[in-house]
Amino acid sequence: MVRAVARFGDDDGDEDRQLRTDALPAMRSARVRVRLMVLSGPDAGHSYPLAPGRYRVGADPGSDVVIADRAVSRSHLLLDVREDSIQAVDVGSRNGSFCEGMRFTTLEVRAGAVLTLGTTELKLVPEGEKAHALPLSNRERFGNLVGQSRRMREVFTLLERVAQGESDVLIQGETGTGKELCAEGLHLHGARSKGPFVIVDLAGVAPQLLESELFGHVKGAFTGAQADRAGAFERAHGGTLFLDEVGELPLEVQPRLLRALERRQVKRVGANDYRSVNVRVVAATHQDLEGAVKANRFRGDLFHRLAVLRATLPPLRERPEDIPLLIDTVLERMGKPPSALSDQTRALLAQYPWPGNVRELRNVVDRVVSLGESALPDMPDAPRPRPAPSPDVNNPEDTLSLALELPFKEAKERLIEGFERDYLRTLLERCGGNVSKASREAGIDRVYLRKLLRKHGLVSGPD
Ligand SMILES: Nc1ncnc2c1ncn2[C@@H]1O[C@H](COP(=O)(O)OP(=O)(O)OP(=O)(O)O)[C@@H](O)[C@H]1O
Repeated sequence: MVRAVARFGDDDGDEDRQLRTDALPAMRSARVRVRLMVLSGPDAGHSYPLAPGRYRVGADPGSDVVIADRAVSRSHLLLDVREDSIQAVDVGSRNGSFCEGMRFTTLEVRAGAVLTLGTTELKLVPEGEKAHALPLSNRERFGNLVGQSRRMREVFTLLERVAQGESDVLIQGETGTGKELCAEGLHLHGARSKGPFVIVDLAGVAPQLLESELFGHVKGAFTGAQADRAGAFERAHGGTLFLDEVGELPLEVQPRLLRALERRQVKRVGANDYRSVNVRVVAATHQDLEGAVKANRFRGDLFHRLAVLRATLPPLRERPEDIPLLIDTVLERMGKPPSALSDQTRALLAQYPWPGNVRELRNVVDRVVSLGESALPDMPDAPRPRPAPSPDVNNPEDTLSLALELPFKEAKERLIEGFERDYLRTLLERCGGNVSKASREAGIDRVYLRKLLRKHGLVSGPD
């Protein structure tokens, strides 16, 4: 029998595995439409192009996709790749096959789904889509950033690689997702870890002082400049400069930052000469910077210069698996044992959508630990469905039967929407309608809180 080997090019650096094509139906010569990426386990990083056809996945060396994972059966899974769908069938494996936490025997797999076999995670990526093709890091912490979800382990893989380089980095993510910790982690894991780590919160500096803060000034350059002062770039020499809220930088200062990034030279305000600096810049924003570029609020050339490398931190609501570890981490940082929070409280906390992300979670844990669990009534008891239906939503059975009438995704969204609205209404009432106070109390960014309040019709008017 002739054994043909198919090899498909891939320029993302992942190892493309040779796929045995003996005994394959003729269909396999068709155009490749999907790629099987091995995200974790002993074969992490391998990738298999799958044309329509049937593929045996297992530890048996004769399988089409060989997985050398001791928890994977010799004959574990059959993948039936068709023109318009993919079916996965567990062929009597010892440890089972799972998709997003659910065990299955036969499953219509959607593109992008992750299948778990033993300790191995497999992702089916549509052809041409290289997103999320990163193997998963084994770590649960990067610097002080912790996480065990797949999303965070993807981020850790990226950060491990990025930390080794010298290029500037842009970190994006909603408020409270850990952008500052991420920048600190890049510094600690990189070659500059012995140098300084300097933070400038660009949203917190008065616009007229921004240039001086970044580039320094000479004595007498402006009223109050009583002595020469080095700016953040000079102070970060040999280390890392973290520019937080870079989206807030006024347009008139942006060309000077661009120049500093391109030439690695800065001029103190009031000085004539430039000084060279050796700095790695890590910038962060919770804004949609591409949108700001389109709206002419942020220079496109500066954006491209900053975003040489980009990392995006996922919001906490998209990785609830991280909540238990984050709670333990917060407690540990407070010097409290895990038992400081009851299982019941933890279960409640695990249900929240956390619009203020990890910062909000930290604040809530702090409040509950300091004030006792009686502080929890400030938070809703349970998510409720929307719109208010006739059954008693306080009765878990009614809530569940309502939810069961809907597809899972829709039911979950409606429960979360209902919770969000009730939480915000109560919060606003408690703060006498003062949005700034409400934002502080809940640990939610004020602009984001306004957006949420407007979404639920609880305030009106512009931003
Ligand atoms: N993954 C994480 N692991 C541990 N702690 C975290 C994590 N993410 C955030 N935190 C904690 O949450 C708080 C907010 O984090 P951080 O300041 O890094 O967020 P941020 O994204 O920079 O927020 P902002 O956009 O508002 O500046 C900090 O107390 C930080 O220690």
